[in-house]
Amino acid sequence: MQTGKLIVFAGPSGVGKGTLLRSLLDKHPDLYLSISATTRPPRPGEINGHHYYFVSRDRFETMVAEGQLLEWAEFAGNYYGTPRQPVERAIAEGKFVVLEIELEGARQVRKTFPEGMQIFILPPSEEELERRIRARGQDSEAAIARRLQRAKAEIAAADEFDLKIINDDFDRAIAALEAALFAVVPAGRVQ
Ligand SMILES: Nc1nc2c(ncn2[C@@H]2O[C@H](COP(=O)(O)OP(=O)(O)O)[C@@H](O)[C@H]2O)c(=O)[nH]1
Ligand SMILES: Nc1ncnc2c1ncn2[C@@H]1O[C@H](COP(=O)(O)OP(=O)(O)O)[C@@H](O)[C@H]1O
Repeated sequence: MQTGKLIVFAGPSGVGKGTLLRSLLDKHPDLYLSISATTRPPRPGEINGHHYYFVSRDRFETMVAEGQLLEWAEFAGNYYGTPRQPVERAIAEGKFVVLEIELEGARQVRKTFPEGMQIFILPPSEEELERRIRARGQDSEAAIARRLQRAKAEIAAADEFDLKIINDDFDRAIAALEAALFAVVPAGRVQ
């Protein structure tokens, strides 16, 4: 049986993880992006079951109690977690599975999937990170403050990761990601 790979994609809120991933998935539709469950309310334009599974705190706590999550963490006042079954199935099918998660979740996955690849996306500077979060224009002042505070702690842990990529020039960051992902197995063998 072919075995796929698990790739963890982390980095502070607003660094551009989602934008980089969307671009990578457009170019490489064979990558499988895990859809997380969260108690955060949807942002305008976010679709349940596509961007996240938006669930109540009660539902999330049941998922935790029943062992349905591969990892989970609290971030800026909300729970986030990775549904276990779809990830395990996709890996068993030989796919490259990408988890876009925060630091605590990445640490949990490092224990359960030590063979996974862990990538950390860095901003060119803290000022630019704040500019990007504000430019996105989707978070309240309080949510922005919580994200910036958390960003400092996350950036301080960047050395724990297998690979650090600075998302300054977007195309260069994409090229660095492609080199990291597809150097492992030639693109033709990814399903
Ligand atoms: N541990 C964990 N973190 C997650 C999961 N899904 C998303 N996150 C992280 O939660 C943080 C907040 O995500 P979100 O509210 O979408 O805000 P954004 O990153 O600023 O767009 C980000 O660092 C995400 O990478 C998950 O399933 N598990
Ligand atoms: N290389 C880049 N240069 C300038 N702006 C960027 C770059 N990458 C992403 N952005 C912008 O930064 C903002 C935050 O990106 P997003 O993907 O939502 O971050 P994250 O998913 O890490 O929270 C978006 O407005 C996005 O267009």
